[in-house]
Formats: sequence, C-alpha cells, structure tokens
Amino acid sequence: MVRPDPMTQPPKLINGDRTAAAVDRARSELRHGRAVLLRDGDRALLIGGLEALEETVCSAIKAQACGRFVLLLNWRRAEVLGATAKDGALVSLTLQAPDDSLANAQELAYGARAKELTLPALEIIDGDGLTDAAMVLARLAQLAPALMIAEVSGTTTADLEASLSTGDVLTVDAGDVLRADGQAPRIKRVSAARVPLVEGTETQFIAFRGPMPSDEQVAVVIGNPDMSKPVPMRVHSSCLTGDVFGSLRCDCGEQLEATIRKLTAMGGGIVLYLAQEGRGIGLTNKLRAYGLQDSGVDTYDANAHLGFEPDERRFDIAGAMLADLGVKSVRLLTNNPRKVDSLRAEGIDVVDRVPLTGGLTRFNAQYLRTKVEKGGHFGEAAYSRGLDEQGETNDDAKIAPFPVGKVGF
Ligand SMILES: Nc1nc2c(ncn2[C@@H]2O[C@H](COP(=O)(O)OP(=O)(O)OP(=O)(O)O)[C@@H](O)[C@H]2O)c(=O)[nH]1
Ligand SMILES: [Zn+2]
Repeated sequence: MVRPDPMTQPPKLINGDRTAAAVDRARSELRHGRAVLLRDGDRALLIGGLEALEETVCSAIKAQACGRFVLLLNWRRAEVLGATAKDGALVSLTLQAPDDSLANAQELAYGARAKELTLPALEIIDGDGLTDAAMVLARLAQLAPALMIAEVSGTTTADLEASLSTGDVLTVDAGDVLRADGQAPRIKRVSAARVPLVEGTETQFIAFRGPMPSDEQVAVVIGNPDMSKPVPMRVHSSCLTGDVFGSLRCDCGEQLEATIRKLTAMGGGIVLYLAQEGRGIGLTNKLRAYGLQDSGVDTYDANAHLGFEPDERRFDIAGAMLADLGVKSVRLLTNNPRKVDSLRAEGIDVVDRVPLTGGLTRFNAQYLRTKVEKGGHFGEAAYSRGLDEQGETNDDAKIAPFPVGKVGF
C-alpha cells in the first residue's frame, strides 16, 4: 500500500463532537475560577462563576465592564433579597463602591447573611441566549447560580477575542450550550467488573460515562435478573453523607442497604447509582443548604435560597442506562412519585412501586415530613418507622408521626 506523503497530503484529522467537548471545557473553566466568553453572533458576554472566582479574574471582568461590578442571579435568589421577580426571570445587580468586593458579592449571591448587607437595586432583565446559556453553564458546573458578567458588544468575534488582554479565555457558543443541555443524555457503557457484596449474591458494577464526558454513573446488577420481565430496581441519587457515612440527617444510607437486601430477596435486580449528589446541586451546595436548614429553613426552600430548583435532578439518565441494559419494564423501589413519572416519560413500563423504608430519627424527621407534605412523596414507608428495629418506641420516635401520604399510585 502506498502511504500518502504527509508533506503534500496532510491527513484529514477527524475529531469527535466539538459541541459537547466545548461545553464540558467551559464548565470546567468556571470551576477553575476562570472567565469564559460566551458568544452569540456578534454579541458576547464574559462570565465568571462567582463562588470559584479568583480576585485577579474578578478584576479583569470588572475592567471589561467599564469598572462596574455586575452580577447575574435568578429570580429565586432575588426573592431572598426581597425583590419580586416572575418565575424564571433573571436579575442583574450592579454593586457600588465601597460594597463592590468579591466577598460582598458572594454573600449577596448565596450567603446566609445577605439581608444584613446594603442591597443594591435589582434590575429584572429580559433573558436572552447569552444570559440563559450563562446560567446553564453555572448549573452544569454545579456552582451556585450566580455569575459576574461583562457585556462585550459591537465588535466582530476576532476583535473581541483580541481585546481580551489575557488572550487566554475559552470562547463557547451560547447556542451550543443550550443545545447540549437540551438534548437527550448521551450515556456510554465503559467498563464492568464483578464486585462481591456482603449479601453474597453475585453482583456486577457497570460504569457509564455521561451525559457530560466527565460524568460517571453506575449500574449495580445484583444476581441475574430476567431482563425480559419487570425488573426490580432502584434509581438512587448519590449521597456521600448518608450512603458512605450513615448520616442521620437523611434516610439515604438505610434505603440503599434496604434496597440491596430487597433486591437479593426478590431474586436479583438493578440499582442505578446516579451522580446527582444533593438532589443535583452537588456536595458543596448541599452542605450550604444544611446550614440554612439548621436555621429553620426546610429542605426545598434551602435549595431555593441558594438560587436552585427544589430538585435539580434529571432522570432521563436512568432511562438511557435502562435502554442500554435492555430493560423495558420495572418494579421500582421508591417513595418518590417524580421517579415513577420520569421513567414512564422515558418509555419504561413501571408496573409496580415498592415502598422503601428508611430509618426515622429526630435528625431526619423534619426532612422526611417535608418530602411527604411538600414534595408529594408517598409517606407510608416513612410512617411505618416510628419504631426501632425491636418495635420499641425509641427516643427518636417521640416526634409527631407522619401523616399517611398517598398510598400506591
Ligand atoms: N439539596 C439537598 N439534598 C439532599 C438533602 N438531603 C438529602 N439530599 C439528597 O437527596 C437525594 C436523595 O435521593 P434518593 O434517595 O435517590 O431519592 P428520593 O428523591 O429521596 O426518593 P426515594 O426514591 O423515595 O428515596 C440525594 O442526592 C441526597 O444527597 C437536603 O437536605 N438538601
Ligand atoms: Zn442522604
């Protein structure tokens, strides 16, 4: 075979999906505390994720905004700051000296003492492709939805890039960000291994990559379930504090243990362990939310105080993993109606819901009650656990019993 001469015929370089890679890199840049330039035609927005921002980058963005310190927040945080903004709106705040420090901006954006500060005027803005994409990037980066911004307009892209003094800013197309976020999740099976568990049943861990290339999800296949019949299974969102350390603030660890016992007893099944710590807001923000809960805010409002949705999770990831595993029909271990609805929306036949009992303690009682009363969770499993393992009423059970929530579908 005659090889082409690379000097006269350079090989055509075929690269992978540019869009997904660009968006993944942009979210990584924000987590590094670096600025990113979002572009939409001739318009552009220089952004930095407020919570990770370095002082020097903060100064650079401020200089680009003609010395103004401009923040972009969403309506949820605006409400905490005392403003009324309609659902989904974005707001901008311009900090004035001497309150235009990074620390002050961070406190306003996600701190617990924001109301003690001098509040600048909030301006409700008409979100556009640039600001929407900026907020999507903050979410994908699992940073508080608070950005420092500088508009850059009236220049061509080339001029604009040249005008950035560092010459070291990643440029990403706003449309690419919105498209990457809106598309069905791409999940790729990457490896698998046998991992013996204490229950003794043959178990396999299967690793998946996606929806972003740097995300990892796991399917734990217990025993040898018949994939042509309804498969007993659980979709479990990661909870470092509960699953690994047995935190009493939630019931996650006990639910996971109970799941493995139940699936073993049911002749095998699947746990999809999703990387959605803190209902999708990440560990850092979950700990911030815990701080707010300690001052009396409930688990959903604590998310909203930080500018997040009460639940930021997406369960289409589970649908994609089940499709890969060849599962079409399931018996779902959960008390969460949203999981049932989401799997059905993905075309999975949820033939049965199996309640899942976690322990009730004085530390998690309010959390579980709020999930039943506000989050619409089925409450019968939690209610049945006012007693300890021996059936005795223990100290922890001296709390008011749960209302019996909706039972069954
Ligand atoms: N933001 C936030 N997340 C929490 C809090 N407590 C627990 N979590 C997270 O909530 C999620 C609980 O996930 P799951 O156990 O899969 O699901 P669920 O929605 O409670 O529904 P079930 O299937 O009935 O257990 C995990 O990601 C935890 O890290 C909290 O107070 N705030
Ligand atoms: Zn938990």
